[in-house]
Amino acid sequence: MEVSLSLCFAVISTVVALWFVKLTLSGGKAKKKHRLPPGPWTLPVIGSLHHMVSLLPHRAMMQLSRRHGPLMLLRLGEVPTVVVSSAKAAALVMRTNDLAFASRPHSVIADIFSCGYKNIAFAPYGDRWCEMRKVCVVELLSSNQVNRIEVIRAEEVGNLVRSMTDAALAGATINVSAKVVALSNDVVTRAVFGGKFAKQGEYLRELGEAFRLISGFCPADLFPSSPLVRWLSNGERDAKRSNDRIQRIISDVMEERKTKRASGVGGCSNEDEDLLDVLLKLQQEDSLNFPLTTEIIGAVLFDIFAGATETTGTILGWIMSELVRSPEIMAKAQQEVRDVLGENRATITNSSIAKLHYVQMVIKEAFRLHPPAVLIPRMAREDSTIMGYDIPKATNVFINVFAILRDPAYWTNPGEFKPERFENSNVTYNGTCFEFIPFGAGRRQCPGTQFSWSLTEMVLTNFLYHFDWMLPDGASLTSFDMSEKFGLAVSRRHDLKLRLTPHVWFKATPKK
Ligand code: HEM
Repeated sequence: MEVSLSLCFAVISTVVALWFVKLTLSGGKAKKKHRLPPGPWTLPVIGSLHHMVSLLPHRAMMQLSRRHGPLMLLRLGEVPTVVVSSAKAAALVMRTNDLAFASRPHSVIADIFSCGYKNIAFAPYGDRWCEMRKVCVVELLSSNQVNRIEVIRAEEVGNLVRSMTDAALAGATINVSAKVVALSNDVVTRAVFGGKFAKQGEYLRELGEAFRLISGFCPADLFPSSPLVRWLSNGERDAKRSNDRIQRIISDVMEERKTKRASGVGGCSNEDEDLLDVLLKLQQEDSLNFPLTTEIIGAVLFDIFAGATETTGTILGWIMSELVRSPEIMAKAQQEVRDVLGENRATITNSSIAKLHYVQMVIKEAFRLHPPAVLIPRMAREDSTIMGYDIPKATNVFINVFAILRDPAYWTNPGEFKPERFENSNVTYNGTCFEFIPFGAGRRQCPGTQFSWSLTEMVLTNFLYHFDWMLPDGASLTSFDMSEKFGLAVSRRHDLKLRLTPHVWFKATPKK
């Protein structure tokens, strides 16, 4: 009895002593208690993850936010994460407090593919990011490059229309998803590298693997304090291997290009320069504050491919799916395209598209219902207060674009595909209307918006003008699959396969 009493006394005095030491070390001040956003109940270790097992992350978060509010706190493993799910909250984060939320979360996998956060998309906010972003906007997407890319786009879309016409005449069913992804890859590859290169197939395959690794929730990111989880999860090892292969290919391509340039072949005039030439020139000039190493060029090219290929291919897949599901909308869009453009057009380029108002509405509505980038990752750079809740520095923040674009407070019947909702509306995707932010907003807003919008418009207009579309034999609209696959871009789970016939223009027979 005496022994247990003295044991009890020893434990209590140790706890009191430790508490006292803690109080002394913290200067005797009680720590200010944060008023954190509400959220669902959590479990030890896994936090809120059990609320997210039955649905894809953006859908699970949307459902939870309908219960807990537009600013909701989740614990993804051990990482506190605030989810923003209304236009008003998004405006407070991405406009009013833009600078405070201008960083990206840390991630073991992003660290590897961004060469230690030295690219654009994953870089923390700071001088390096500002310089790289400027390179992207001023040099890579300069008017020179935009004109060059316009020619590439027209050629590639022309090739696609011709190959699809041949397949249609042969009665083949077309894998539309595969075609549009291949088209995006070809346009971007030509824009970046000037044309096909020997290891292109291997490079694109490796990028595909990298996008898969980077888009999931890696266990090491959910439990950053646990060396065991990090050691057990394969993601980091796979990412290192994949990044080594990507870097090796890029370094070979760069060496080859440098040799060519040294011998005076290609890329001499500004008009001929592809994006790789522009980056190599900057490297050679050595005029940037943060030197462009071969590895950093590889990471910037990774940004461009990640931003440009999956997202644009994905949205085209969704647009065609929605149009096939709604034959009257398809017919209305086709009629507009054919009435405005008239007969006998070959490849339709962007200069002819401005008057296609209904087609613009179709594209906007597809971006609203199926935004390819569903969760925009940001990180708080400082303590902030949003809607009366404290968001401590270094908290991860996801702007749930998917939930905002389906918020019934802004969109009537939000689950319905209805392009007419954009009729006589000033809502635009440029980051000023927070109920419609498929490309984000603020200083980290997508720099490739115009690139992908122009390609999307052009492909869609040509598809509508040149072909009539139908489901493959035996398929029916009632069982038409619209399920999603989570990834860098949220795409169709299953490829879209359709039959098409080249459009026939019926001419009135001239009277004799
Ligand atoms: C359908 C097409 C696309 C969609 C839906 C899309 C969407 C987005 C979104 C939501 C962001 C995050 C913005 C934010 O934090 O506020 C982003 C960032 C970015 N996008 Fe895109 N994007 C697309 C096409 C492109 C293209 C074509 C490129 C390159 C040519 C590109 C390059 C980038 C880069 C480099 C960033 C990072 C910007 C930064 O962190 O400063 N994207 N994109």
